[in-house]
Amino acid sequence: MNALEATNLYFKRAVKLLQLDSKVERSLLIPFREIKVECTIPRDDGTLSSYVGFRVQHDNSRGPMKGGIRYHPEVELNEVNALAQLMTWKSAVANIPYGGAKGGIGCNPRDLSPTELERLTRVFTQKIHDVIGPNLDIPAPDMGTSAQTMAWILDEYSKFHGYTPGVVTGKPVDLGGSLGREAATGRGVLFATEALLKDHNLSIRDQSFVVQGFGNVGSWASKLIHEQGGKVKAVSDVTGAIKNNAGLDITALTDYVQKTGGVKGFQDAEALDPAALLSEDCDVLIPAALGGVLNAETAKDVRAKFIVEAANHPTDPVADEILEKRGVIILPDIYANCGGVTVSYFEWVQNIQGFPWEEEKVNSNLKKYMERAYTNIKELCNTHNCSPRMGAFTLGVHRVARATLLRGWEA
Ligand SMILES: NC(=O)C1=CN([C@@H]2O[C@H](COP(=O)(O)OP(=O)(O)OC[C@H]3O[C@@H](n4cnc5c(N)ncnc54)[C@H](O)[C@@H]3O)[C@@H](O)[C@H]2O)C=CC1
Ligand SMILES: O=C(O)CCC(=O)C(=O)O
Repeated sequence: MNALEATNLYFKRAVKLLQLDSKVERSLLIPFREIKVECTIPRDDGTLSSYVGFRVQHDNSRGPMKGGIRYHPEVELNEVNALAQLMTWKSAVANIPYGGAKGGIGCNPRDLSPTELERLTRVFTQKIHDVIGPNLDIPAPDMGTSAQTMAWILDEYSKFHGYTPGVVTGKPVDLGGSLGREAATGRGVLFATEALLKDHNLSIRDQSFVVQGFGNVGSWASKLIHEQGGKVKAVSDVTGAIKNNAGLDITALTDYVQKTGGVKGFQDAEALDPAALLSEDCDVLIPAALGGVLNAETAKDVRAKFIVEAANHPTDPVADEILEKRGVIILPDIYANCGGVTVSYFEWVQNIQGFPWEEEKVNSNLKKYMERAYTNIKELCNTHNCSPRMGAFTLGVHRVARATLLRGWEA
């Protein structure tokens, strides 16, 4: 089952639990707009390369559409559609006034120089500038993109529309970015994990963690968990996997990754087969890289008691069922990683008001939003006697359906 089929399946289950009518179901299933563009750039050696870029805008009934832009070789329309739909439910779970969108370019950013990445980003922006904007659709970073990517989008967009900091979030603080946005998704993962553990009379301090992915989300989640006394035993990235049963020194590892570009070869740890990472013995497993990594094949070997989905759709529905039957508790992506889009919302608010916030205000508001969403999901789990994933889906779908119905159907 691909990512879109999986997302549609959870959506349809939520529709059934909520007893929504078929008109609403159909309207919410079909994306608002799908864009596919060709992006050709001169390479540094003078040759030309062409890439395909996508932006899928799923729904705007609760506000402007919102979601990241991913640069990865496996970016394709079906997955972008799934990710855009997940953004709609995620924004609603966080109760922020946005719809959902997602975009990406099928490329390997590790094979492109900074100047080539800049050219590619500018060409992509030229092709989509008239369908994005602070009241329309607001991109942000995702896998393979960064604050610098957002700065190039902002600059290119501003050539057409005048200086508009609110067109993107996750941009550099010097260009109107929010303090705390870079760490926000990882910090949200920490707050979500704290809420989950508290519910089970546990705390970060008593638990061991394994993290897949050591980019923006995985490294910040690891660092913040480490600072709270949690033991991060193993991590992986595209270069390899490492472990130290006594706990990795995340500060030293972060410095090492900044210098070398990956976790492979870190001195204070032993090398681990990346394929074995998900079945490492630990209390909490945090997938923070690609989608679909927990599947029929890998789920049966998972030894963690809890899974916190920092990545988008890391667990396919077959794995979801296997893990649920085994009593593994999963905090779903549309809640666990909603800290990023929540602080993106705070950034947009600061841009609209022209009034920056202190970092403390950003982080304390993020905590409030994460705790509120956890409580709201629990209420729906109790009402529908369902898993946290279906609690989150019913919460998100219910809020979006209500907004859709209130706006009416007159053309
Ligand atoms: N950046 C953000 O604010 C948000 C990101 N996410 C999701 O979190 C996940 C990670 O995103 P970022 O950290 O932003 O991306 P990133 O590009 O900063 O980092 C991705 C990490 O995954 C690693 N990776 C790639 N392929 C791998 C593999 N096969 N095995 C192990 N590791 C691998 C990379 O080496 C890198 O360490 C994605 O699923 C993304 O959609 C979700 C919400 C917000
Ligand atoms: O910060 C944002 O607007 C979106 C982040 C994102 O792409 C995600 O939550 O998957």
